Order: sequence, then structure tokens, then C-alpha cells
Amino acid sequence: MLLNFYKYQGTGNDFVMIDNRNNTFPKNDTKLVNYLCSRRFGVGADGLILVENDEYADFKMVYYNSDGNESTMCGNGGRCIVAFAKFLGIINNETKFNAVDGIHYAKIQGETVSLQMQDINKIEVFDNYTFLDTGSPHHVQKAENLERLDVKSNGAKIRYGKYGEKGSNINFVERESADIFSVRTYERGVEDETYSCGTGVTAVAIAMNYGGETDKSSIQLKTQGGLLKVSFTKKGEGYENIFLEGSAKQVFRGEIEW
Ligand SMILES: N[C@@H](CCC[C@H](N)C(=O)O)C(=O)O
Repeated sequence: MLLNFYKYQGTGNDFVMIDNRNNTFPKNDTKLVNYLCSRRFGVGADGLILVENDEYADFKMVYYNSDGNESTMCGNGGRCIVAFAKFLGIINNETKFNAVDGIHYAKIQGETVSLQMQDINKIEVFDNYTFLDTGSPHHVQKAENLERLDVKSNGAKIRYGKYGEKGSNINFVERESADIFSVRTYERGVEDETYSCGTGVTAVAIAMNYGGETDKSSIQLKTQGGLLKVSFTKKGEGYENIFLEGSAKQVFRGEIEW
């Protein structure tokens, strides 16, 4: 059988995109999703995303990690699906779409997508790290010489050692200035470092503000795949009006046999 797909990337976090508005994709086929994401045998991607019809919003986003399992929210994937929905003619320059963590508002201008994330009310601060959920779970830990850190092995150690089977994404952050932080992320479900993680940089920006590393409410995050921006409003112990902004691009499209 031949399957039509599109490939998108948002600051180097890459996704196989499939238009599943006709409901023909076998959604429980973990092996198929894993095969499509395989960099040696398939298309190659950090994750796979389905665009589906939704009763209450412009469309629905269904996200899978490259291991083939459906997972929680993907911020870069959310930005890419907005670009894909525009390409498909489902939306124009603004949208409200449904995802696993609820409705997201987004707007697109050229190749830049600004995606509203869910409000955050719970932030846990520990001795040498902060934990928060920005749609997906994130461990945020400061690091020196970030450029030289072995993110895969250090990330895996924390992901399995501290968070067990369910796991967490692990972010390492180094402050460059009050409004610029460098971030590298180990993603669960990919079980490797990715070039950037949208929910991850969102978690880092909020954790840095909450922990007093910066008093800025608009922060630039340097990732291996490029620059992202996170802005927010602090309200009491929580955060609202959280926006993740950066580029989202179609890379290629094709069909693959399965
Ligand atoms: N790359 C994503 C995060 C995807 C979800 C994550 N791997 C998980 O399962 O928690 C992003 O851009 O947010």
C-alpha cells in the first residue's frame, strides 16, 4: 500500500505529517509509525502527526513519538501542524485547534508560527532542577559548557533513573544573558537528543523566570536547530498568555510503501 506523507521541521525538530481527515490511517499500528519515523528504513523524523477533523475546532492534532507511541503535547509539532493546515487550505492565518492537552490558539505569518500554550499553575523546584508540565513533562537543569555536554547519556540517566518507565523530557540550560538562554533537550519517546523541543524551551523559559534567573517575560532560546521565543504573563504563582514562536517549514512530500 502507498501512503502519502509530508515532512515538516520546526527549528530542526522534524515530523512526518499525514492528512487523516478521511480516517484511513491505522492509528494503533505502533510498528508502522516507528517505521515511518525510522531514519534508516523509513522517512525519518522525531515524530509523526495526524491532522484530523474536529467537532469544535478547525482541526485536531494527534501526535506520536518516533518510538511509535501516541504521546502528550508537542510544541514544535503544534507549530508545524499550523503551517500544514494552512498549506492544506484548512485555515488562513489564525486558528484554534484541538490537541491532547486542549484547545490551542495560533497565528502564522510567513514561515513564523506563534502558538499559545496552556496556562501553567504548578511548578516544582528541587535542589538542582525544576519540574513542570507544559503539555508534556519537563525536567529543567542548569549546565555549564552546554555545548560540550553529552546530552544523550546524561539525559537518559535522569529520564530512567528519576522518572522510571513513564519518563520525562530532560532539558539542560545555560544562561547567556537576561533574555537569552541556550537549551539542549533529551526527549522521551525519541530516547535521544533532538535539535529542539517546543514544550521544552517553554518549560525552560518559565523555570528561569520562576527561579529568579531572569525577570524578563519574553525570552529567546537558542537550540541546536535555531532560535525560538517564549513570552508569558506571570500571574501569582502561575503563568498565562504563554506563546511559543519560531519557524515551521515544509521540507518535502512523497509517498511511501508499507
Ligand atoms: N518535541 C516536542 C515534545 C514531544 C513530546 C515528548 N517527546 C514527550 O513524549 O513528552 C516539542 O516540541 O514539544
